[in-house]
Amino acid sequence: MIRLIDVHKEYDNGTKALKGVNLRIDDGEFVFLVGPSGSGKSTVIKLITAEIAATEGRLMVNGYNLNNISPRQVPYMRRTLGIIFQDFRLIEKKTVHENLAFAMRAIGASNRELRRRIPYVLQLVGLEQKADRYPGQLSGGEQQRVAIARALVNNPSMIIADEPTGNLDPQRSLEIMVLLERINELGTTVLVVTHEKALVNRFAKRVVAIENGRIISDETGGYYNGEKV
Ligand SMILES: Nc1ncnc2c1ncn2[C@@H]1O[C@H](COP(=O)(O)OP(=O)(O)OP(=O)(O)O)[C@@H](O)[C@H]1O
Repeated sequence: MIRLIDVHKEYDNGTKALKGVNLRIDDGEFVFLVGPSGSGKSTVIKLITAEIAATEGRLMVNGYNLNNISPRQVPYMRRTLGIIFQDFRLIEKKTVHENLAFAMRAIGASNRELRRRIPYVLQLVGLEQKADRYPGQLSGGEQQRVAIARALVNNPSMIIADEPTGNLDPQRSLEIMVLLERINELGTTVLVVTHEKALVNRFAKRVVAIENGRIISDETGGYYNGEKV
């Protein structure tokens, strides 16, 4: 569960990126975070992942209180989150299987756990036939599906996708969104930052809209301030 209570963020240069944000995302929800460029979306994500600290306000992420989390606990908090980026961020010199194995070994998983989990997540994203390919041998949509598999491989309670379809054509974008919806149906909370209105409207989920550092609308059904996005 994510909870931001009256969160403010002022960057060192004086930019007030967030001006009193209240946001609660319960376990099992699917939420789109939308808003114009510079409105504060990335700032919200960076606060949730503890990349930056709030200037004011309270933050809870999956049972961790980020206001008094110790640096030693931050990696454990991050393991509850699976993060997906627009530019995939796969290791080019490792195969699909090796990319996933690397993520699992980083948290101390055993070979037995790898053997059980990797085929399952590859099947979930429809890439079981491409485990031995390198990222450069895959299409953009396939690379994003590997990134989703990697985000899921350590079984996080929440997936955060920051513009996951920014580099994909409309058909691939739709496939990625359908996959995220399916992952949500299997129990993982999903937060998607996106500019793509057509996709948001198509899915009729909760839409949180941010503008100029404030949440201006929070409605379900692909709506934004009472209108379709
Ligand atoms: N490190 C930083 N130092 C100073 N100002 C920053 C920094 N990062 C972001 N900002 C400013 O904070 C505000 C919010 O930025 P943020 O990156 O959260 O917006 P965004 O909604 O994610 O935008 P985009 O859709 O373009 O990625 C903007 O005015 C931005 O210029």
